[in-house]
Amino acid sequence: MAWPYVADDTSDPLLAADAEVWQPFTDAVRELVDACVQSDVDADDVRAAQADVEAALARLGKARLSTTLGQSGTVGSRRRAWGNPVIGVRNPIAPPLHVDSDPAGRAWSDFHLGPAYEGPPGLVHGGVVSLIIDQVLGHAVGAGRQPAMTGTLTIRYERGTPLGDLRVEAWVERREGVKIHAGAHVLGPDGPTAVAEAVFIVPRRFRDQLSDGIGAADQGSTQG
Ligand SMILES: CCCCCCCC/C=C\CCCCCCCC(=O)SCCNC(=O)CCNC(=O)[C@H](O)C(C)(C)COP(=O)(O)OP(=O)(O)OC[C@H]1O[C@@H](n2cnc3c(N)ncnc32)[C@H](O)[C@@H]1OP(=O)(O)O
Repeated sequence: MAWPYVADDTSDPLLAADAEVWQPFTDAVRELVDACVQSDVDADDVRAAQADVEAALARLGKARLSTTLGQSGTVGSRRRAWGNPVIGVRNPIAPPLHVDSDPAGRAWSDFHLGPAYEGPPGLVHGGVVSLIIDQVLGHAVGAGRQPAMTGTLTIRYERGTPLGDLRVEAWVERREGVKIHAGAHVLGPDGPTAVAEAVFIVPRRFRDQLSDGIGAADQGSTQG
């Protein structure tokens, strides 16, 4: 089927050069977020840092994209995921995760969550756990190159997920027509902390284009 995004004709070297500029900047902003929740300096330093940040904002605000990275056809599909809140090269709220996947419909990532993601004391916010599970499930489903969206996501929080080093794994369990059933879990130092079941749906608008059935290797991926 035809994938609905405009092909990105930016050359690989140009794309890499752009990523080389934005990635270190984004990493610095992520450290700024961490400092925002963890720094213990006095009020004068906070006010001085605020002025520094406002100066940076004035500089960055000189030009602005006219659409989001995800929507932009001119920016192109290869930069589409740069704004993603879990994996985005240009999104400092992304931990970020590097997600691996295989065509059999498995996806996994080892990642780290610091204090900016805290919910209960010392533990990851449940919504953040859900965010990460949803994303990595998307990669597992997308590894089969299917245009599918999360229809239902059920999470059982077995125990608190400690801040720190974690792993997430997701897998496609079975396909029933337009429905793709998948599972996932987050692993902490003492085993699974959250276990998920999900149903992904090939949206109606893509079904007419599915001439060769669900799961064929030449279909588009939901992944950025
Ligand atoms: C293909 C598009 C790709 C988009 C572009 C992606 C770019 C990606 C970029 C970067 C990487 C992203 C990485 C992934 C991120 C994680 C994934 C997300 O977070 S996705 C966002 C959250 N999800 C939504 O916003 C869905 C909102 N809901 C809908 O759009 C619709 O309700 C939808 C598509 C889920 C279903 O709508 P219908 O009209 O296509 O479905 P009907 O024809 O009524 O039903 C078909 C079958 O599915 C079942 N069904 C329908 N809705 C269901 C649901 N919500 N849960 C379970 N089953 C459902 C029905 O019972 C029916 O089953 P029976 O054939 O009768 O057996």
